[in-house]
Formats: sequence, C-alpha cells, structure tokens
Amino acid sequence: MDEGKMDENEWGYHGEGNKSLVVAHAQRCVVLRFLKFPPNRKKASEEIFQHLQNIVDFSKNVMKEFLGENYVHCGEVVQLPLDFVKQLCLKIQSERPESRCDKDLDTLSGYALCLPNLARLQTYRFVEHRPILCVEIKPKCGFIPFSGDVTHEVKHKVCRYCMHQHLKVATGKWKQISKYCPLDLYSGNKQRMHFALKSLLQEAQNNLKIFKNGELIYGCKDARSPVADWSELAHHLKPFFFPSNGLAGGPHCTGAVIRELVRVITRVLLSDSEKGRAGALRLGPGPQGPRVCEASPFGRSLRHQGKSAPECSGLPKGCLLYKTLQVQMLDLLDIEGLYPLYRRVERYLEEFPEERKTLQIDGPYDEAFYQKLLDLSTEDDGTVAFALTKVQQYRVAMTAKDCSVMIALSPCLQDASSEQRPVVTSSRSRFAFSVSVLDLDLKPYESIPHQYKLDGKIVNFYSKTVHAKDAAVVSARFKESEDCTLVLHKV
Ligand SMILES: O=P(O)(O)O[C@@H]1[C@@H](OP(=O)(O)O)[C@H](OP(=O)(O)O)[C@H](O)[C@H](OP(=O)(O)O)[C@H]1OP(=O)(O)O
Ligand SMILES: Nc1ncnc2c1ncn2[C@@H]1O[C@H](COP(=O)(O)OP(=O)(O)OP(=O)(O)O)[C@@H](O)[C@H]1O
Repeated sequence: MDEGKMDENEWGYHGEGNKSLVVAHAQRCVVLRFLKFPPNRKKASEEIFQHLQNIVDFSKNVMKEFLGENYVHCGEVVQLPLDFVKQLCLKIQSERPESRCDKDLDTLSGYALCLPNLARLQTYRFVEHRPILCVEIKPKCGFIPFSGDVTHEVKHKVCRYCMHQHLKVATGKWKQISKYCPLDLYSGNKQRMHFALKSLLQEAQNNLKIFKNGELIYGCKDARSPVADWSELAHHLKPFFFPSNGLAGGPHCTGAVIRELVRVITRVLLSDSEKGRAGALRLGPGPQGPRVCEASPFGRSLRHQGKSAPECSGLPKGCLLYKTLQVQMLDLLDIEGLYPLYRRVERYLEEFPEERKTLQIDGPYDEAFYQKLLDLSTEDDGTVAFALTKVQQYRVAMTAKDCSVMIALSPCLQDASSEQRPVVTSSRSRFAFSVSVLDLDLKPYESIPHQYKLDGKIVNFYSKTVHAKDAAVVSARFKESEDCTLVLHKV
C-alpha cells in the first residue's frame, strides 16, 4: 500500500465494534482498522502507535503460537495522511450504526492497522471476481467454569452467555433471548452445532454476520434492526448452494438453502487446517466442567430424553474452535478466584509503581510474555509472580472469549484439483474456503474490576429472574424442548 497516495473514494465502510472501526478497499484485499475513543478523550499519537504495535506483537508472539499460523493474521501499523483520514471519516459517518456513534474514529494520530480483508479468501492480493460468501461468528465462552473458587452454584450449570442474555434483554440491548449456546457450537457434535448455528441465524445479535462479495447481507446492527428475514437471506444464498437448478422459491426452498449453509459451516468449523496439531496448550476440556449448559434448549431436550452428552469433546484438535477453547480455558480460576490475585498485583503496584513496566502489564507482548503464559499451575505460593501470571492468563483467555471467526467460501469448479486451498462440499456445490480469527486485542488489565462486577450482576440477575421461578418455567421448558427436538430431526 502506498501510504503517500491515499484516496478516500477507494475505501468503504465495512464494520465496527466497541473499540475499532474497519474500512475495506474496493479493489484490493485489505482493510484499515482504526481505533475509536469517546469524544474528547484525546490520546497522544505516540500512545496510539504503541497501542496498535502491541496488538500486532500480541497476535504475532502469543495468538499465532496458541491458535496456529494459518488462522491468525497480524497485519502491520501504517501511518496515513491526516487529510485522508479526516475525509474518510466524513465519508463513512452516515453508514455507521447509531448505537456505535458514542465513540469517534481516531482522526488525529494518522495511525491504523492494515490487515488482509478476511471477508475475502486469503492469499489473493486482489479482489477476486468469483462470488464470495463470508460468515462471521463471535462464538463467546465455550465452557462452564470448573474452578473451585466459584461461589454461585448456578455458574456450574448455566454458561455465562446464556445467563448474560437475560440481562441484555432486560436492559434493552437485544429484543429477545437467543437459543444459541456456545457450548453447543463448541461441542463438536454435528447435531448440536447445527442447532447452535440455526439459533444464531434466528437471533443473530452481534454473534453472526454474513457478507456477500464483501457487503453485509445478514446480521443485526443493534436492537432496532429489523427482524431477520430468512427468505431474503435464502435468495442471496441460492446461487451459491443451488447454482444451476431451478429450485422453486417459497418456504421449502428457504429451508433447503439454510440447511445447506448450516451444514457447510459446520464442516468448515470441524476442518483441521493445522493437521491435528493441538497447539501449545494442553488444558483439555477434562472431566471437570459440564459439557452441556442447563439453559440451552438442546441440553434441556437431551435431559427430557434421558440422554447425556458424550464424555469427550468431538472437536478435532487442529480446528480453530478447539484451539480457541483451549485459550479460553486459561481462565483457570474464574473471575472469582482471579480477583483477589488482581488485588495482590494492585497492592504491589501501589507500593512500587515503577515496576509496572518490568511486570509487562502494558507490554511488550514478546516471547518472554508468551513463555510465562504456559505455566498452568494453580498452587498459590502467595507471591506477586504467581498472581501476575494468573492475571495475564486471564486477560488472554478473555481475549479468546471475545474474538470472532471468519469463514470465507467461494464456489469452485467440480474438478478443484488446481485449488491451493481446502475445499468443502455441499450437496450441489463445492467451495474453496478459508478460516481466520479476528479481534485478538489483549484485554486491558484495568478491565478486571469491571469483569468482577459484571459477573456478579449477570449471576444475580439470572438467579433472581430466571432460576427462582423454576415452577413457572418448567412447563415452558417442556414445550421448547419439543420444538427443539423437531428442529433437530429436520437438520
Ligand atoms: O463482557 P461481554 O461478554 O459482554 O463482552 C463484551 C462484548 O459484548 P457482547 O457480550 O459480546 O455483546 C462487547 O461487544 P459489543 O460492543 O456489545 O458488540 C465488546 O466486544 C467488549 O469488548 P471491549 O470492551 O470492546 O474490548 C466485550 O467485553 P469483554 O468482556 O470481552 O471485555
Ligand atoms: N481483517 C478484517 N477483515 C475483514 N473484516 C474485518 C477485519 N477486521 C475486522 N473486520 C470487521 O470489522 C468488525 C469490527 O472489528 P472488530 O471486531 O475488530 O472491532 P472491535 O471494536 O475490536 O470489536 P469489539 O466490539 O469486540 O471490541 C468485525 O466484526 C468484522 O466484521
């Protein structure tokens, strides 16, 4: 990229989250990722540069090691002309969802991250002329805490995502509770994964987006977004899954197309681009934590049928979900066990503030930082060193609990031997595909007290509003489990 000759007209709004905004180049397979800040929160350019460089270093030295070379794209920090950034900011403003406009794009430093456009198939530098479908999933935390420090019994039965749903709906963030449960997606069991993906398609919230040729065609911008329209989605997807036949329209066609999508995404998620390499962590889901969340309609359905979930995770060891789950499990103590250790580090820093640098709280995220993360002991010897290791592991785990998976699919010819990338088949098509992970920014040390408070809030709210009215829920549960069984038979 020639940073000297930047033209805002060649870039278009692509998406944003809470902390960054992304624009995509119209011809080339690259995006620029800018940081966002609340208005009037000015940061020195040098600080922004360092923040972005830390993101690159963390991806390179930590996440690439944990998740594997093929899935992680680190990008690089670029310096852009300020005039270009200002014009770009004006150009895209009208496309930003209202709910994200509480923060402004950083137009003062001129720094951004330049990354491959993961909504396109990787390795091609230029936008391909083949159609491309991209599914982005933010799977969230895929396990139930097994730590002995957990004090709320419900946390051993119901996962964080399912509990949090109730608070989110009560506070108006989303309109209705999703049937999606991360434990179903991470189960490795095809039927459960189909159910999870279908649930995401029913209630996408910020956990699912679908792009066609780089344009968002499905996904919720905020609670005000219109209700998901499957027939419109099927209309977009039909040429991908039923390219040359005259599959009639209507509900039958919609169902068939959605089923194909769900099956293909499941196959891709179970694919193993790292040839079975499990990565640096050996935590293993182990026998400790339950495999099914009590709040998941799938789990409830299993219970009603008197069945239990299989003992072992069905995820292949080289697949991205397996590796992501392993990193998430670096949260060995749960926030309840971690918070006192954070307080120990805090007390130490209050006494020796100059030690913050030596402890690598704000980086550098280098090889030494990575090596310390590999110490999985939970024997507290009362030292600051022990507390610090657990705090850093927790931050990394939280990052993996909030990252997204991007799956890009492009139809390929029947004889795909010339393809350099893996191929997945559906009943009528073949797709070359790539899987990547994005949003690997290490969670800040400062967010730990917030996590602690939020955890209590989520659990208390869930216990009060949901768990307490068991009697009323039982009949509804029974009905839902019947619905769920029907859906499962169809997939
Ligand atoms: O705490 P959670 O689980 O609600 O996750 C936050 C996300 O909310 P979600 O539940 O996915 O809708 C939240 O996503 P949204 O802004 O709600 O789309 C952010 O990803 C936030 O991360 P950060 O503070 O921007 O680094 C996330 O915060 P972290 O907890 O990952 O720091
Ligand atoms: N390399 C990329 N290629 C294509 N699209 C991308 C890329 N990076 C980010 N995006 C898009 O931009 C959106 C916002 O990016 P990202 O999730 O990194 O934002 P964030 O503000 O850090 O998120 P969060 O709200 O989780 O803190 C993503 O959901 C994705 O759709």
